[in-house]
Amino acid sequence: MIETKGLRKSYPSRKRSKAATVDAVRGIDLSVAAGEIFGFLGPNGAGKTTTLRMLATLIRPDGGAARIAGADLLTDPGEVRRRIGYVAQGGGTADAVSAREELVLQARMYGIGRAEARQRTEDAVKSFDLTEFADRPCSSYSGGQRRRLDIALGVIHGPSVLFLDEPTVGLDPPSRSQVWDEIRRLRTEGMTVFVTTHYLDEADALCDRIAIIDHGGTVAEGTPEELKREIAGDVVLVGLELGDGAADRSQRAADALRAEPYLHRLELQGEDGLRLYVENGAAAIPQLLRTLEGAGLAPGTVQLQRPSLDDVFLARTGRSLEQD
Ligand SMILES: Nc1ncnc2c1ncn2[C@@H]1O[C@H](COP(=O)(O)OP(=O)(O)OP(=O)(O)O)[C@@H](O)[C@H]1O
Repeated sequence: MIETKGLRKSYPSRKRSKAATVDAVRGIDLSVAAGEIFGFLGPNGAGKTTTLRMLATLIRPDGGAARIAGADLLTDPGEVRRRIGYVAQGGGTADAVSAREELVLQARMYGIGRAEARQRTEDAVKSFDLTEFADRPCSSYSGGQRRRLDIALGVIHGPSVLFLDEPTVGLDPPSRSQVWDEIRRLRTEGMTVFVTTHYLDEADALCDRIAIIDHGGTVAEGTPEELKREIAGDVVLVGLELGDGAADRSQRAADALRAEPYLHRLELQGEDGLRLYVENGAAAIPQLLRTLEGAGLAPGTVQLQRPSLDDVFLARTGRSLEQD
């Protein structure tokens, strides 16, 4: 549904010293399938908004190619525009008008007839849960209510692809999860959703697949599960019996486990603990328990920890996204 090849964009640098440019996007290759929620994850300034605005036909790429919903971005941007919806970071609702008025207006702007625009508005009010406040001016809405209206406006013309720029910035947790629910509902209706975010948990929980972007280029692409498994495997924490001889037991356990084929790395943790990096924790745990039992060692605790997307970002860039 979205295919890009070498998409790039530079801006003139604001530094006066040289006629330099900022390479905001340095050649992005993406492939987004129909009906998936695709996340574009990266720190501030990584190039997410620039990429999104290029795909939404709002700025022209300097180079590369893209096809969106079957239309060519560079040669036929008008057709792309008709087939997509776009919701900017801050949304675009006017304060003085109501949700109903905004929705009818937006539909009419897309050339939809008066009666059809009214019908679509009523459908959107119902499905986006706007009924309670739909006739009040937008200035009186909460952040979450405004966001839901923004998304409803973005899809009123029935696009096949929806672009959302940081849709949950500044929302409280209940409003965030309501926005996630709306996005998931759009997916069940067959829409392809392309969403930028710098929230790790959002990319992880909401998106079917993600691309991680840094300094204008993609550093990883896949499902959140694939990325986490591929980069870091799983972490298994083994706690041995405390008390006399704990250090000796840990050392014996380490010696027994070191040759196991599923083990990537092993670290002693304190006197009585082992930290194991393994390919697949769920598969490794029964095997390591057997090995330990065979060595006469009974672990007190075994804990499986999944690596986070931040581990992935860290492995690829050497930095933590959470602390960025
Ligand atoms: N109009 C512009 N003129 C000059 N530089 C720009 C312009 N727009 C973006 N940039 C620069 O391009 C780079 C990418 O910016 P972009 O807004 O795409 O990043 P982002 O990942 O969306 O970040 P954020 O989440 O903060 O919006 C940044 O270094 C930014 O300063």
